[in-house]
Amino acid sequence: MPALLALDHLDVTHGSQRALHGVSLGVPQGRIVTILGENGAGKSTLLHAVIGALPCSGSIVFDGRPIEGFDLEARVRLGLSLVPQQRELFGGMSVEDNLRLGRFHRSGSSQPMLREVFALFPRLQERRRGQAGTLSGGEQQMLAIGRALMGEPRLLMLDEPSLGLAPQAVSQILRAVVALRDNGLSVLLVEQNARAALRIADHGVLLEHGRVALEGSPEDIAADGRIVEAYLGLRGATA
Ligand SMILES: Nc1ncnc2c1ncn2[C@@H]1O[C@H](COP(=O)(O)OP(=O)(O)OP(=O)(O)O)[C@@H](O)[C@H]1O
Repeated sequence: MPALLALDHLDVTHGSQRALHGVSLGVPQGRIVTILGENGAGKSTLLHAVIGALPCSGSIVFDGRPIEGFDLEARVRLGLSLVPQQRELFGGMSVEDNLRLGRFHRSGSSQPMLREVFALFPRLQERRRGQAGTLSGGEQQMLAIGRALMGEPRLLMLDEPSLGLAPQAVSQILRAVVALRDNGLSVLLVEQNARAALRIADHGVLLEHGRVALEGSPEDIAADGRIVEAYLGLRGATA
């Protein structure tokens, strides 16, 4: 299956510190690829480089087109979307207005996508008039993902969507990610909750100190007990 996103020898430097060393990986159309790794491994750096928020060297090809020269807005228009770890919601605005903001770069009515987001996350429909800042952690993560979906992305990048959430909320979020994949969306999922991520992913990549240390099917990665114990932090995580 051709890769929708293909990274080749990506290098990123923060000041004098190299955060990514020649990272190559691909995200096939309609698949979930998960990136695992310890704190500081370079996972967020990778997502920020792909969306165009960090300068990098190497090649980034999206849907057959090199996009290294594209700025962030152009990449979003092409169909890349990032849900950052901090979610970056507007807490004083309503749920619905936060969602509408996700369509800033698209013309046409918000209604069809609003309906789709509410079908995926009925809880957001119930809370549509409420302030985003009053939502629970799980609801805020739904809203952050929903806002990204409003722009009709082709590649959804999620930076640790399970962070700080109760197991039930993690399950809900990951079930939604699977539903999106089953509907044809491509997903690049950064997670520290390796057990949960490997359960839903089609392919896994382990980053270590900014390098790809292991790559393969979720089964292959999960079967590597030594690496799982040492690096993936499977400490009874649930989903
Ligand atoms: N803005 C920055 N300036 C300087 N160094 C940075 C910056 N952002 C990240 N780093 C460093 O780059 C390396 C990779 O960080 P990154 O946040 O990408 O890791 P991560 O795998 O996402 O970790 P975490 O799970 O903690 O978010 C770390 O050593 C980090 O300290």
